[in-house]
Amino acid sequence: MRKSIATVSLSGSLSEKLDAVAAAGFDGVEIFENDLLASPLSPRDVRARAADLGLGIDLYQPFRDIEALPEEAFVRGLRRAEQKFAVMAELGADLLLVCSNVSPAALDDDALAAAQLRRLAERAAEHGVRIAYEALAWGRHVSTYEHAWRLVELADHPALGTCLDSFHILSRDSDPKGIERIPGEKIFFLQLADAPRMAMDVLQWSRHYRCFPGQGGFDLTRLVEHTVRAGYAGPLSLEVFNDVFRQADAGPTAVDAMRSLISLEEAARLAELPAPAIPTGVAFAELAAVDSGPVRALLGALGFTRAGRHTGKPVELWQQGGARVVVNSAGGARREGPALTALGLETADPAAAVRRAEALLAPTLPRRRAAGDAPLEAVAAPDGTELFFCRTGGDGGPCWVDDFPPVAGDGARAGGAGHTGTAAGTDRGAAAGAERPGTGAGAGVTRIDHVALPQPWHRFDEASLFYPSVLGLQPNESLDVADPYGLFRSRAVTDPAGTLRIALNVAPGPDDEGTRPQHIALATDDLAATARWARAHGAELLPIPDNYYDDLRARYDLAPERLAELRELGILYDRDPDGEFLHCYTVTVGRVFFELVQRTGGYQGYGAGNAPVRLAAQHAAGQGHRPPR
Ligand SMILES: O=C(O)c1ccc(O)c(O)c1
Ligand SMILES: [Mg+2]
Repeated sequence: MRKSIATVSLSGSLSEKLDAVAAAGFDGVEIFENDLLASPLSPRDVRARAADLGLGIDLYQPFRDIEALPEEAFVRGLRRAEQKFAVMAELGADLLLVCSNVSPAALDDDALAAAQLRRLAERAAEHGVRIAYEALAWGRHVSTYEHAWRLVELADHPALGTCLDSFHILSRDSDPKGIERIPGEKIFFLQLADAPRMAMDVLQWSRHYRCFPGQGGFDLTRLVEHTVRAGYAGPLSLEVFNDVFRQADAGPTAVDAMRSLISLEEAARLAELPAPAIPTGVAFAELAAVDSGPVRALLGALGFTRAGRHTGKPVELWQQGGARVVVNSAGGARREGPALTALGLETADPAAAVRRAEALLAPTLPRRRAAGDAPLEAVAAPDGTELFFCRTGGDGGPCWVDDFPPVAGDGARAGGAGHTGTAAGTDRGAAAGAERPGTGAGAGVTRIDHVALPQPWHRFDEASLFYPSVLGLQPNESLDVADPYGLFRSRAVTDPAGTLRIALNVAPGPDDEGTRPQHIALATDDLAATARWARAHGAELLPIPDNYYDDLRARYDLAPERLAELRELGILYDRDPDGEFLHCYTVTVGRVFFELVQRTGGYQGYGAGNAPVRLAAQHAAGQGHRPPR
């Protein structure tokens, strides 16, 4: 379907907005009146500019507080409308959005409201303009789409139809099924916005927290399906009032917006996309560090060994069980590190994954490889993390691991890191193969359990749509986590089997972009043994305050010896009806720390209840994020 967006959804001047909208591939725009009033461009200039960019002006909005007024006030309103019709003629727009009246002067009189809407439509028709009447959720007397449609039906004028806005409909829990009772040709316009579920004043909710479809809690798919079934054939148009998007760069926001519509069309079966090739695990995590010494020392202390070195670049592969960490010591932008800059995602069909990523406007990256390297397809995630689609071994074809032959003198190693490593982590054999003489079988790490990527504050919503839509991962519930100096929002995305887990989190303010620590969580079947091994090999683990264990004893009925062991090793504990979760942390190097985790039973979470304790402990260790001055 035709795709549009309201200029209010983006930051910048009107011409910057139009450029961003066109670059993202939209067909049209809703011009928000304030954007026009604040623009040095005349309506004719705007029309020309939009035409040059291939954009239609699908709607002009909003026109307010006109219906159900005492006669004198209504006539004044009509005069205001005449001026809008003149502007619209210059703009080349023929559809005017009229919001339901919010003024205390509005009368609770449907017959009057309908008669005045009819008179407005008659005037509009004389100018070749049509009126799309929309119920604001906080309208004084008209606040539901059913009511707005009743008035349109009563007014019965060909130049009068209704505008549906998903926010107003779903924020009030109206049933969108009733849309099918409206003749499609009387639905003049459809505005789409999602929003997180919140218990707050609906006007504030609407003006500050709307987001793009798929980023909030509304079922927009169903609403679109009903609207299409009603016979609506106009644009899908995004109208998103959002405090963050208003500040963020319009270019990426417009692409995010377009991705949300493409994804919504797929969900509503209006378009077909290449199916996702859902990744099943982390093939590798790449740490960039110009001075990689501290990272390599920490990896060694955690039981990793160097499995190989790239033939053409200062890049090493470190491995333990099915956990692989690539250490990249090449310098460059964003690479002062240590920082997690790339993830290899175990993907059965990398080419299919890239086809879908391209269909959803994910920026594909030039293949970063030398002649002779195994091909690796990659896209950039919203925060810039490079995502490589990998197949680690299996079919005997070229494999990225082959680009990292063992280093002479590192010790005997049957077949190097080899192809035995799978992200599912049942391959202790690979760890044994990559052993350093005299270090035993490592610390018992089997695989990467999850990675946690703090998102720039203005990219979190985009990321929470990107991973599900582009990669086919499932978004988990959004959680709030208290930090001594702030509050995080955290949301994990996982594959259906739970073997790939990426935890996205965000702090509220723009002050700390790109500095919050990232982490890699390593799975073990025996955390106490792994922690002891790591400690004995020089790993510094994060100390946890005694108070935590006193509380733990009161909360859970843990055996005294067990509690003593947790306390001794700084292990945090969580339990739910499905199982247990034990975890502890290393100190932070650069932007990165490691977590060691043990899951038992069917525990699927991340120990979120312990996050405040961990964050406070990091602050106490001088490794927390400091508040802005
Ligand atoms: O918040 C408002 O006033 C407003 C204006 C126009 C709209 O289309 C809308 O949905 C809300
Ligand atoms: Mg609206």
